[in-house]
Amino acid sequence: MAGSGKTTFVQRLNSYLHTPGGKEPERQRRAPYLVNLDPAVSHTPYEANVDIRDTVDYNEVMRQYNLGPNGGILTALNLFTTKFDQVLGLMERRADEVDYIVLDTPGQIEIFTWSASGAIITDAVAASFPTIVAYIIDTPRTTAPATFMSNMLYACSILYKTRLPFLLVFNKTDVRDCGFAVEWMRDFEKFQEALASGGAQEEDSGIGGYGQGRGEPTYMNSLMNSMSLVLDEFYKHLTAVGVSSLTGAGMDDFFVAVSQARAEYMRDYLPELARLQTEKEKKETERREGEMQKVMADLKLDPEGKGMRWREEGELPEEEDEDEDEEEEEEEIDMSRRGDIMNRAKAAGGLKTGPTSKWARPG
Ligand SMILES: Nc1nc2c(ncn2[C@@H]2O[C@H](COP(=O)(O)OP(=O)(O)OP(=O)(O)O)[C@@H](O)[C@H]2O)c(=O)[nH]1
Repeated sequence: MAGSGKTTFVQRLNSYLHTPGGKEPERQRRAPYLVNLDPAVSHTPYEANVDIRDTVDYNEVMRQYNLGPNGGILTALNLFTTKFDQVLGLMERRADEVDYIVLDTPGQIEIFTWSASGAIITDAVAASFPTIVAYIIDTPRTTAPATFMSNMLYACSILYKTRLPFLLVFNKTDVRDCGFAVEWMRDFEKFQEALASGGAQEEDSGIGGYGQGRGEPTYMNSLMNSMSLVLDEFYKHLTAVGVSSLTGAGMDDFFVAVSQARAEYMRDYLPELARLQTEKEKKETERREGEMQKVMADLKLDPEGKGMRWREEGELPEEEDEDEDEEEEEEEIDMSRRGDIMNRAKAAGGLKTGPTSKWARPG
């Protein structure tokens, strides 16, 4: 979420991984590979290995396309995505030298999670490396039941969109401990008690109860109540860690959770990915075969491939009239039309054009 501390968290990850020690003594910490995907950020407190701002000028995009801030970020990300294969190539080349690749994303959920370019980037990375999504929550701003629930709703939507191992990171614990939020996550009765007692409406007085008395049944309270009953099943099992990007507290726990999530990726996500890949390839083969059949139906081709002719306009592919043989001879395809046929067949994806292919022989 915007302003929850993503960039500061990435900076903290960077400095943590540059510092030896911690709960993983057997493993030498190595500097991470950092990718900034937020074109609108004015300053990153870390030095990114790849920065979208080096490729796309966000202000220029807004000016040229006459867009507002969100449209500008989305368009800049779309433009950058067209080059993402090169970024992936860079990451793959450095994969042996780093343990972690960290991607800092734009905060607006509709710009990254629910955009086509966000999905392309996520899928591309997840297909190449063990990938984990860390959703950063601004803990002090989650003390009102309504903001807590909207964070849970966002988290669930990202989880089910990406289907990747997922970590909830309650940030800014130096300001407010995240114990209350974890309790609300795990025990919906505690959340409902908080709701009934008015929660921490002072934090969000405009949203919590439309200015009514504490705990009074309001439209918002009933909505939160119903949502907790429905969503609780989805979020209560999520892994949650509390950190402070400012002080570095909780980073050891975060990396323990990352190791577990990585194991989960290997165990659950990877086989699913392989299954989806096989399914996709099968569909692609079927599509190509279908296209190829259409091309073959458009052409009348004898089994030897000697005679090819265009079907007459309006002529049905199945129909064989008496003069077929004669017509075939008359309309045997000439060399100048061969290129056209080759292109159509190639577009269907099923044509071999090597010297042994019968298509390559003179008709
Ligand atoms: N007290 C405290 N403040 C923090 C912490 N992490 C971030 N902040 C502050 O929160 C504000 C927002 O932090 P950013 O890192 O810019 O947040 P962001 O999510 O990257 O913001 P967008 O890029 O606008 O979405 C800054 O003023 C940070 O100093 C933390 O752990 N504790």
